[in-house]
Amino acid sequence: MPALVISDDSKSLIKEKKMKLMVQTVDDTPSSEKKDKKSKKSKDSAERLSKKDMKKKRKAAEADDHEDEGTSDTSSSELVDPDNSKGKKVKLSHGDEELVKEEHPNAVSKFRISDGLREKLRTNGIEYLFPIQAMTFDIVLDGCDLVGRARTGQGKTLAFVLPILESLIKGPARESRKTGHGRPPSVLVLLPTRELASQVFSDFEVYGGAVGLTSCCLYGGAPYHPQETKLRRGVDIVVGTPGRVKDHLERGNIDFSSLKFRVLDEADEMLRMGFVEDVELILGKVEDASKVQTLLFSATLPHWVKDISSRFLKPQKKTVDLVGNEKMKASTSVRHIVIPCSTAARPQVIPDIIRCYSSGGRTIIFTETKESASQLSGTLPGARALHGDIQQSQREVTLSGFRSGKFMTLVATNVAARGLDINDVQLIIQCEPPRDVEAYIHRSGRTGRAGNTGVAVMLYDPRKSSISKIEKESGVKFEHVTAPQPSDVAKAAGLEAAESITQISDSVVPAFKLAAEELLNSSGMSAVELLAKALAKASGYTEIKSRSLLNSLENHVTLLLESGRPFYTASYAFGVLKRVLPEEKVNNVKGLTLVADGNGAVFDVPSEDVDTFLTGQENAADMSLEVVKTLPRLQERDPSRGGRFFSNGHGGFDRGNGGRFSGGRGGRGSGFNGQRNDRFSGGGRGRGMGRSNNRW
Ligand SMILES: Nc1ncnc2c1ncn2[C@@H]1O[C@H](COP(=O)(O)OP(=O)(O)OP(=O)(O)O)[C@@H](O)[C@H]1O
Repeated sequence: MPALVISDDSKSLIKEKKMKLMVQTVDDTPSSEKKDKKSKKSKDSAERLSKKDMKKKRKAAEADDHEDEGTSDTSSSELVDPDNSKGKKVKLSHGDEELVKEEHPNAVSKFRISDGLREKLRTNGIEYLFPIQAMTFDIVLDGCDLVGRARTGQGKTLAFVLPILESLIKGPARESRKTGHGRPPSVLVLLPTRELASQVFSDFEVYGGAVGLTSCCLYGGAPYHPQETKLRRGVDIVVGTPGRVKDHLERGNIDFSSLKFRVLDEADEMLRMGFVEDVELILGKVEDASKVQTLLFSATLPHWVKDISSRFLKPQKKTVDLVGNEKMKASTSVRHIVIPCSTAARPQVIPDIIRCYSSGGRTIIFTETKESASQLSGTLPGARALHGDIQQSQREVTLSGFRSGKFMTLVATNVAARGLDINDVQLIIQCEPPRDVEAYIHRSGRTGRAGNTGVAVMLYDPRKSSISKIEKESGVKFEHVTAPQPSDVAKAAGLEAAESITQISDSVVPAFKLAAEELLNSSGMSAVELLAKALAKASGYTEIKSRSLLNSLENHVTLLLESGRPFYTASYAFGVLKRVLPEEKVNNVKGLTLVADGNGAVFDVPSEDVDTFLTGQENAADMSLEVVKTLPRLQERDPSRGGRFFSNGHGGFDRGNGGRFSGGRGGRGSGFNGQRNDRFSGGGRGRGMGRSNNRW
């Protein structure tokens, strides 16, 4: 398979305008060295291929690239259409047309992938490479260091697994790699969390195992002995978290002197978590760094990571960046929604959000702290918690139960934010805006993977948190909706119950008919009304509460206060209310927030107080109060201005009647995903994780 050549001369970005795809060669080589290098160039295997080949490859990726146009769903479904099966019509000699299936431009058969590996890919339903894999395969196989970036769920794992394995079995690393009992590893892959290490390890087990290579997984919280035994017997690939890998190094259990590959997956997170020193120490254990290939992957590469990468990667490293300068950094196959909701209302609102937006699939809820993850999972039926304070063995049981569908809602801290690839996660709920945009991108990226669609809902308290920063930095255009109204949820439940009733066998009718007739005759209600009650009962409803638009509080109503002149502060609005209403009623007001144009304020009051407020306005000529049907644009807290408020710039809220009419299930019934269900989990390391670890 011809390699994709990216000339070192093309120091600047090679832009594919149409693809909006960025392939970048970062060449830090000093210019004096460059001249020498130029003469060597023809010998370099990476450079051996013609420009035509390169063009062809990039066209292939273009055909696949679902980043095109930023948000297009059609293109994302093209990405995963397993056989791109439209095919091509050809004219037969007798004039008829026949549909001839064209091979996918990135079909596995077009790459230098050995039979054993190809067969394994086929059995796992992988027939062609995704763009990040196609764009980087030859670069890695031909021996270059690489920085790879693609949005979440785009297949970055196989982008390094496949060329590394190929290099070890047939490529450049084959000759010099150590074999036999007690061999030192040829590959080291470092990841920030135990769960992720386990996941990547199982990819190496599956694909490496198919070509006779062995792997082991090293992470904290698990006993040392089995890990030591495996290392002593000899392995080809070591996957692990930096802390435990370092511990094994210090105990003299691993010898990294013969490494051929070092991979930093989710590199930015690993470095952010305070692993820089561990990572540096580990990477420094190779005998001759010039003989080792280093690969760095993530969906987010803040600038400071790029700086750090130049310490670990060779100056001639290549960069394949499928996000580049595009505005949208988060997944384009995910619906990004924000809902105003107070902390107190979360336990009531979240089940309704799940009902409306999860399409019956799995949901992951992210909280900021371990404590709130435990608390919330306790209040949600059938939910389990996953965070750093839970024992490793239990974390593994929990994640495996979630993967296999034993329970459908996982409440997690950021320990589950990165890299986890779990089949059929349809909905992500973030209980509040995360501290940084990277967390938003990775958390929301647990859905909408491999071209499937998904929904990411972020709850926020307009008085306390700002979503504008995340919106600006991620490039996401949030849909602003209010929490689903219990009446809407009940209607949806009623339709489901009605459908299930039609499926009940006629044979049960005689047994219940007498009771039904008696009820109809004695109740004084119509058959429809009685049936409605029966449907309510069948779907678990005995009453339907109202929910305020502002804070999503049950049995509260949102009111809009105006006084004909601007409100500069919330206390001014309180002052206006206190002039005409009893103080104890004003004290019950919840979440008072100024509206964006500054001409009013919205707040919630208990349903039983609404009349008092509406009649109270009659005591003052210059004020008006009304129940709002649609939440107006709000001023948002601006943390950078010491808590002052500013307009959040979106155009009001839609009624959150849920995702029954949108989102939908994934477009691709991934054969491979299905196989990953029973993977076990690993976890974040107990020490050295910096500030963030205390929280998650
Ligand atoms: N070529 C392919 N064909 C079909 N499915 C694939 C292909 N490559 C990867 N996948 C599947 O796509 C899913 C996402 O892959 P992966 O977990 O590697 O994404 P990622 O880019 O690393 O995401 P994240 O940034 O969230 O870590 C996995 O279920 C994987 O099996």
